[in-house]
Amino acid sequence: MKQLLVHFKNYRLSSFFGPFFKLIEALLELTIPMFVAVIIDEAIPSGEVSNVIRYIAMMFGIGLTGFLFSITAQYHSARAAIGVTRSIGNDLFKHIIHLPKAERDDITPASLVTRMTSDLFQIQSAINIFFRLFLRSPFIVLGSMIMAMQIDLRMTSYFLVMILLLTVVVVGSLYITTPVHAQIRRELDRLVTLTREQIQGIRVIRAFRQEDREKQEFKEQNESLTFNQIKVGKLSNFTNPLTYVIVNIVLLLIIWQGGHFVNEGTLQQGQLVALVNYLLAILVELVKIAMFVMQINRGLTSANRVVDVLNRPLEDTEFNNPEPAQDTASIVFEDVAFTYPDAAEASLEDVSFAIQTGDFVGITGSTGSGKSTLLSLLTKTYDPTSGKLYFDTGVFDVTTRQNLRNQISVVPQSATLFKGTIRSNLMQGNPRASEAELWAALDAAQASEFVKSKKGQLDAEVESFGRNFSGGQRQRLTIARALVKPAKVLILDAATSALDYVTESNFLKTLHENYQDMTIVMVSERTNSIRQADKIVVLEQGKQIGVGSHEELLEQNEVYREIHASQQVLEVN
Ligand SMILES: Nc1ncnc2c1ncn2[C@@H]1O[C@H](COP(=O)(O)OP(=O)(O)OP(=O)(O)O)[C@@H](O)[C@H]1O
Repeated sequence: MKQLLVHFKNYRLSSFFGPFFKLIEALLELTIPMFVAVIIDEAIPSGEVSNVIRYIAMMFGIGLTGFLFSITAQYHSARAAIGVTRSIGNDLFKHIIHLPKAERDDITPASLVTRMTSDLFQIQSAINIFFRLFLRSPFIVLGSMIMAMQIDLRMTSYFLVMILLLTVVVVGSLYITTPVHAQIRRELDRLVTLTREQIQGIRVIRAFRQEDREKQEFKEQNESLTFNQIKVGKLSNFTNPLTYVIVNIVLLLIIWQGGHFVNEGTLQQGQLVALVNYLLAILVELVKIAMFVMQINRGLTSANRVVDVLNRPLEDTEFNNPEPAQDTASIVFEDVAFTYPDAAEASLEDVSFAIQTGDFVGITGSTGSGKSTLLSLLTKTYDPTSGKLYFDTGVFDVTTRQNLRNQISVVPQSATLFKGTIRSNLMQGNPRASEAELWAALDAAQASEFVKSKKGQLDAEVESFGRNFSGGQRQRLTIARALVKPAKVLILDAATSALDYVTESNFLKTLHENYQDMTIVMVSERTNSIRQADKIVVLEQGKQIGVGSHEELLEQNEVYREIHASQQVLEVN
C-alpha cells in the first residue's frame, strides 16, 4: 500500500486543509444546540425579542461560517482525491505498459481495464470521503457526547449504550459485506471480459446464429453480479432501519427520562431540546461513519487490486544473449524450446536455424504449430525455456530488450490501428518520418491508392481500432507503419492473409527491390506466399520438421510437399 501513499506527496496541503476545515465546521456545528437551549431557557422567558433575534443572528452567522469552511474543505478534499487518483492512474498505466506479456495475460486485459477505471473511481471516492469525514464524524460524535454530558451527566449512559449498539451494527454489517465486495469486483471483471468478447465478436456471433446462447451467457453473468450487488444492498438497507430503530428507542428514553427531570426541576426544557439535538447529531454522524467505512472498505478492495498490478515485476530490460556453438549468422536459434507459463506442454521444441542479414525467411506450418510463438521469442516477448537464441552483437544493439526491439518492426496477426489519422498511425513507426518516407512505405504496402482516395489523404481520420477501414486496408496500413520504422528486421505474422494474391505478390516484389538490407521473417500458411524465401522453416505441433528453400523442401520434406500440393488444388478450384 506504500506505493499508493507516496502519491499524496504533491497534495499535502489539500490533504491537511480538507479534514482541518471540516473539523472547524464540526466545532461550529456543535455550538448550535447550545444556542437553542439558551434561546428557549433564557432569551424567550426574558421577553426581550431583541435578545432572541441576537441569538438567532449569531446562530445564522455560525451556520454561514460553517458553510464557508465546509465548501473550502470539499474543494480541498476533491482536489486531493482527484489529483492522487490521477497520479496513481498514470503510474498504473505506465506499469501495465511495461508488464511482461505473461503477467498481462495472467491478470487478463478486461481486469486491467476495470482496475484502470472502476477501481480507480472507487479509490477516488474513498479518498474524498476519508478527508471529509475521518476527523469530522468522530469529533461530532465525541463532541456531542461531551456537550450532552455537560448539560446533564445522568444522560451519559443512554448515549453510551446507543453508540455501542450502533457500533456493533456497523461492524457486523462490514464483517458480512467485505467478502461480498471482493466477489463483486471479480464478477465485474468477468462481465467486462464477456461483454468485450461479445461486442468484438458480434459479427461472428450473428454469422453463426449464436445470439441466444450469448444472450443467455450474458444474462447469467449479469444476474450473478446483480445477485451479489443486491446482497450488499440488502445488508446496507437492513443496517439503516436498524440504526434508526436504536436511535429512536434511545430518543424515547431520553425524552421520557428528560421529561421527569424537567418536572422535577433538575433539567430545563431548552436543555432537553439541546440533548435531543446532540443525540440526532450523533445519529447523523454514525450513519455517515457507516457509509464512510463501507466506502473505505470498497476503496481498500480496489486499492489492493491496483497494488496487485503494481507489485508485479516489470519486464527485465536485460536479457541473456548466449553465444551459439557456431557464430555464423545475425540471428541463431539453437535447440530452442519454449513452454508458456503454466502450460502443461511445450509449444516449441528442437528449433535450430540461422538467419543472415538481408535474408527472407518463411515460417510455415498448420494452425497451432508454434509460428507466432517463434516470433514472440524473436521479439523477446518471451525468452526460450531452453536452448539458445542469439543476436549477433556486431549487427544488433543488444544492451537492453527495448533497444533490440527498436531494431525490429512487427506486423501482428491482427491489424491494430489507433484513433487518429493515417499519418499519426504511420508515424508511430518513426515520429520523424518525412512525407516522402510515409508515401514510400504506403507504396510498398500497396496502400497508396486507397489512401489517395480518402478525404484528407494522410490526414484522413482513423476511428478506434481502424473500424472505418476494411480488413485488407487495415492490414496494408499496419504493414506501411512497420515499414516506416527504420528497422533491421521486419516480422510479418500472417500479415498478408487479407490480401489477394496479386496485391501480396506486388508487395513482396517491392519489398525485395526496395528493402534489400532488411531481414524479413514472414509467417504464412500459404506456401506460395513464401516460395521466394531464402529459407523456409516448417513447424509441426511445435517441432521443427524441415528447413530449406521451397524447392529443397518440395524435394525432401513430405509434410511441406503435401501442404503445398493441397493448396495448389484449392487455388485451382
Ligand atoms: N499464451 C499462451 N499460453 C499458453 N499456450 C499458448 C499461448 N499462446 C499459444 N499457446 C499454445 O501454443 C501453441 C502454438 O501456438 P501459436 O499461436 O504459436 O501457433 P500458430 O502456429 O501461430 O497458430 P496460428 O497459425 O493458428 O496462429 C498452441 O498449442 C497454443 O495453444
